[in-house]
Amino acid sequence: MSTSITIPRPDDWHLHLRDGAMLQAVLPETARDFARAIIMPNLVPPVVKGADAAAYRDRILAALPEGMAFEPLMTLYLTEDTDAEDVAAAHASGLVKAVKLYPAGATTNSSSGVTNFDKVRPVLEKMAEIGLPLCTHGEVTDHDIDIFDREAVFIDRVLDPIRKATPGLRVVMEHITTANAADYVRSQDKDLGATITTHHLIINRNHILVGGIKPHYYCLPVAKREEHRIALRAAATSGDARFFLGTDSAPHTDANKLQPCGCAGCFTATNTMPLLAHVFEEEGKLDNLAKFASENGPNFYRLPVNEGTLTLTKGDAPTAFPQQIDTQDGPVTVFDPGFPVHWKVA
Ligand SMILES: NC(=O)N[C@@H](CC(=O)O)C(=O)O
Ligand SMILES: [Zn+2]
Ligand SMILES: [Zn+2]
Repeated sequence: MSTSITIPRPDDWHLHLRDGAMLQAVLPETARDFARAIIMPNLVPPVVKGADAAAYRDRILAALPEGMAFEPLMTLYLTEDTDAEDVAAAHASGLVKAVKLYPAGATTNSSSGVTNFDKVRPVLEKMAEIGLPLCTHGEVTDHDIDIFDREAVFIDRVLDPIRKATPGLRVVMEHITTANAADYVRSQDKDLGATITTHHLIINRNHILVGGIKPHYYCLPVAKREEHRIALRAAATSGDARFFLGTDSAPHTDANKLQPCGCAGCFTATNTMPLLAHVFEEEGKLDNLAKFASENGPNFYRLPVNEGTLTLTKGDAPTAFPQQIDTQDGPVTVFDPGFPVHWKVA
């Protein structure tokens, strides 16, 4: 018995493509299934100015294999020195679709992020005026806050005050991992959306820690308790327009993951769509997969839904996904859901 589902071609509203050899290796993994993606700016050095984003966009398009179509939607990395006029010009030209807020030190390559939020007020006010969304890595970095509480505390101490002080600012809470975040989104107006990753619909913190430490399940924000995973599944599969797919596919070489101090990030670009079909079917919500992966995101970003389609089919045999992809920097392990998945992209 086999089943199939056809949806408008999906987009990824939170993606790490890196640069150089890594970009070359991971870009086809996304471009194969996705029409567009919001490209994270946390390179070393970060993508801060409009000119940096234009140059990075050119490098991405140059790395795209012949015959593949893909549109990178560029973002700027917000620093305390970001110039509001440069942001406005990059938005007006159509180049930049969002600005990314990293609290300094919160995650991979975030050392140029924001410590004093008062310093970025002029930029946030300009963004509210021109309707340019702010994407947030929503975790505080205070040493006295437990890592499992850092998202919930960010909402109370940083996000809610910023939104109250900046009426009209459109915000995407990126890669939410808690019921607290999903509830906060639902309690607010349409100027607030949230992305949810594939892996946070599949793993909880036990997957990382029980039976030995599993570095390939370690990402930030770190996966939380099972009750939070259940809440994220409810939000993602609900069809609610404020929740949409951002895979946060974040490639690191195995050499960098399998360390005494290993990098944070799960690489899910290769198998995200089949995994999502599995999750949505399990929840009895396959009909809402198109909303989550293809419609809610463009609607929030005020872009058209893609005209092409993607078909997923379910077969009798489990799909064999590659365990790793090769890069010139070394292998990158593909996220393993830990159960057989029968869906594949047709
Ligand atoms: N999610 C992660 O664990 N890592 C991301 C950064 C981020 O999105 O926080 C990365 O760039 O590797
Ligand atoms: Zn992040
Ligand atoms: Zn990310």
